[in-house]
Amino acid sequence: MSIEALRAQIDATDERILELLNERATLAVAIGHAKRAAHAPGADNKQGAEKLLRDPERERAVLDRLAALAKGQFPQQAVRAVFREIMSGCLSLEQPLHVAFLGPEGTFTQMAARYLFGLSAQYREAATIEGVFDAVRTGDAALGVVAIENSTEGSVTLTADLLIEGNVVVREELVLLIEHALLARDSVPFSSVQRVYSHPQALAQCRGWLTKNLPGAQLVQTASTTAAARQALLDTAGAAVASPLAAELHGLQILRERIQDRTENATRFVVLGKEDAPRTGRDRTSLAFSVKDQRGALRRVLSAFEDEGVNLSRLESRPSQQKPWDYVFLVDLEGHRTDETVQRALENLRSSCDMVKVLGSYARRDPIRLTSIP
Ligand SMILES: C=C(O[C@@H]1C=C(C(=O)O)C=C[C@H]1O)C(=O)O
Repeated sequence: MSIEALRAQIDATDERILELLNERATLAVAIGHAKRAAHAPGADNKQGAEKLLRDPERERAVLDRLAALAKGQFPQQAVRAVFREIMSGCLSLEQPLHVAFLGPEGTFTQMAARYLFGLSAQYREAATIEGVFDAVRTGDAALGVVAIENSTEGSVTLTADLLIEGNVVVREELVLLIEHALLARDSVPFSSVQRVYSHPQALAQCRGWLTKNLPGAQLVQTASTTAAARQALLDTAGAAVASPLAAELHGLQILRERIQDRTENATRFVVLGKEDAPRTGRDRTSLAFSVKDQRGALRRVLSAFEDEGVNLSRLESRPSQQKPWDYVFLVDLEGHRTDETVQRALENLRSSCDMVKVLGSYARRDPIRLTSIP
């Protein structure tokens, strides 16, 4: 068949897809109406609408079901990406979803936000982690996306501290397997790189590689990997550590790929909201607590979890910000705060702690490797 004839068939197929998309959008709007009717008041602000209309668990089930069905020619990963956007578009018909993220554009946090909410959400770029918390607290955005920990570098301490302060809780998580690349202007060969720009976390994640391969280079910290890419554009002897995506966005060339010290370099992001998520049966709960100044207090706290068979996936301590050498412990546990075992463990915890704060319960997610912008 000729190219023209095949293209005519593609055009006809696209029109059918479009028709089906409209059919789907009508159904999604009808579901939106039904949800509003079932919960009369409260859906008139950004937070209320998000809580009422958006259903991340249903969205995940839709994606998983279709990915499992995808046995045809069309790539399975692309099925997810396409349907992510279809659902993002359907949801935006009812009420635009306002999402704050730690900017600037092109950072891994933006990639995480886009992966979760698609291109039809309304994004608000915040310059600082506090800015993301503020946007959610004031209701400017229904949700906010920030990084909370990295598998190589550990905790993003500011996120942890702001969560402990309260007002905003964790509603979802996303673990991205992150690859760093060395990027430079077109005319800059690897041998002439004298400065390497990046965010301190990214530089730290590539420390071994940089020491070995660019021992003489000066490491220059920037506010973000995007700021690093912009610096590299201006420097004829400079390079940036950033995502391969940043190369595309900024017109840089990739000098070296996968330069992070560990092949499994993962960053965990959290979605902040005013309320946490309902129980799904495969949940995680984040907690903060400070133990009484007594011998064995921390051990008693840990046995409170063990006695109930509650698994801990993270335990770390932070200075309390109240008095020197006083600590707040941060714990992630498997289970939802409404699970009986978790509730009993929390009750026991309260008797050995000065403070116990639930930072949110949310669905556990498997790590995801992003190869291109979703
Ligand atoms: C249509 C619904 O509402 C929203 C849109 C969805 C979709 O487009 O498939 C899925 C979940 C919700 O975020 C629904 O809950 O089924």
